[in-house]
Amino acid sequence: MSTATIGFIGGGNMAASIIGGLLASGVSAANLRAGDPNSDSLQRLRELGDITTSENNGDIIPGCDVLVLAVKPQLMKVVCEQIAADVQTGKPLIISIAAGITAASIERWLGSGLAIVRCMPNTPALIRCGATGLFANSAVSEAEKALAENILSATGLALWVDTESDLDAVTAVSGSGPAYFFLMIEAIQQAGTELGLNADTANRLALQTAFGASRMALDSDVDAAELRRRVTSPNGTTQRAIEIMEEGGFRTLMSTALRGAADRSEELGRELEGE
Ligand SMILES: NC(=O)C1=CN([C@@H]2O[C@H](COP(=O)(O)OP(=O)(O)OC[C@H]3O[C@@H](n4cnc5c(N)ncnc54)[C@H](OP(=O)(O)O)[C@@H]3O)[C@@H](O)[C@H]2O)C=CC1
Ligand SMILES: O=C(O)[C@@H]1CCC=N1
Repeated sequence: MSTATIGFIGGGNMAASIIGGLLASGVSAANLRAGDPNSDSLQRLRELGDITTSENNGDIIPGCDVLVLAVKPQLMKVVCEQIAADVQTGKPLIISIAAGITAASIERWLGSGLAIVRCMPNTPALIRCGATGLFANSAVSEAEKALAENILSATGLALWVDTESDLDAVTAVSGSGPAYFFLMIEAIQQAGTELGLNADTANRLALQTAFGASRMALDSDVDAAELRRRVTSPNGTTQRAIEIMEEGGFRTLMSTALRGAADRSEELGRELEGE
């Protein structure tokens, strides 16, 4: 369990998910801080645990071993430039969770010589079921890599990727991924009610089925395709549904959608690097 002092710049949805996961993993609230001008966001974080918060980022940076940059990509430049002097004084390990923003851009805005880990977590971090891809710039030592991995793995799966551009694909698969599964759950719930189930029953069946399928796939020694085949009786109900999904272009749609997410990640980096 990490005993490093970890500060968050930006205390919104994703910071709350990571902080919640860290607290649930046993990290002490005394080691967690957050800066955010939005007092409602800070209040929400304090409801997770007795962490130190400030509406002024500069208050929380001195003494931090790790600084997690958790503001929207569009704000990264201005926020980095605001905190650059404090960061250069303390030289904490920087962990950015911002979609698309490259380590080179962060280094340009914060000043050179900093150890920067870029990562792409997801919101199930809150319940320690997150999935994170990580990439380290060349200034990151082995000890700092271990520290970053230790922090993110407290919130779920944490995997290093080979190249920085792989983070665009990670963003498409797992960063945005919870939203695809939530959409699928919404669609199954709606279809269930259209078939005559009451909304509560449709909800509970859809949620438990999503949970059961995911848990079974995680625990299984065969792949998802084989698990799907085991549900699909010849000429039965599943076969009819799956054929309709395949004929409707489900796989192509998913492939195009994830390509869109990855392209947007890369585009965000390019759009904002020159700002
Ligand atoms: N949400 C997700 O599922 C994921 C998000 N990310 C990344 O995480 C980052 C944050 O996203 P998310 O948590 O969804 O966004 P949120 O808008 O929920 O959180 C950002 C927070 O930063 C605050 N903020 C605004 N200006 C400053 C400032 N100058 N200093 C400090 N804080 C400031 C915002 O306040 P206010 O609301 O008043 O603007 C808000 O509370 C993004 O870069 C995103 O790409 C990565 C993985 C998954
Ligand atoms: O939608 C977004 O841009 C962020 C990054 C991944 C999930 N949410």
